[in-house]
Amino acid sequence: MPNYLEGHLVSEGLKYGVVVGRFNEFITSKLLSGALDAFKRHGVADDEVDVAWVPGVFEIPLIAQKMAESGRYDAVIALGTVIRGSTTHYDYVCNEVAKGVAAINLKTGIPTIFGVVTTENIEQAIERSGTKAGNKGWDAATSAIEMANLNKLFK
Ligand SMILES: Nc1c(NC[C@H](O)[C@H](O)[C@H](O)CO)[nH]c(=O)[nH]c1=O
Ligand SMILES: CC(=O)[C@@H](O)COP(=O)(O)O
Repeated sequence: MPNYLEGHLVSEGLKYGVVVGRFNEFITSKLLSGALDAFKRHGVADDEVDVAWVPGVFEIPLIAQKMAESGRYDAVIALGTVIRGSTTHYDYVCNEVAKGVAAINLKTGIPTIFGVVTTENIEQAIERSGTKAGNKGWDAATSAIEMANLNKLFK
């Protein structure tokens, strides 16, 4: 059997930064609640999580990078919601936040989780923020715990 390097889902002494976009707040607030619930249920103390609100997903990469570079966090989560409108704005916003968040991982070595919901309509966003398709904020938080633990194995 190979030696599996694993990031377990028990959080002990780990700290997390969360950046959440205010645009579509009726959805992003539910994503944040899901993430905070997941943290609590996996042993993360309230004072081990810092939350920063930004205007929208376009602003997430800057603050997420600041968090990752600060040395204060073992993982960072980006939460937001982009719902397609009637122009091409959706494509530009989605592309930039996705590229920006991905780049932080490789630039800083701090796991930075992409928890941005990108949907064609409001119903799809509602489904992914605590109804029939789960809560992407919860998923992002559990990914952050796993990656923070796995990342520690390489330090
Ligand atoms: N349309 C959405 C936006 N747009 C706003 C941008 O993210 C940014 O805040 C603005 O362009 C100022 O720089 N943001 C979202 O989070 N979701 C959207 O659907
Ligand atoms: C995804 C968006 O930015 C969206 O809110 C913009 O809507 P529109 O393309 O109708 O201006």
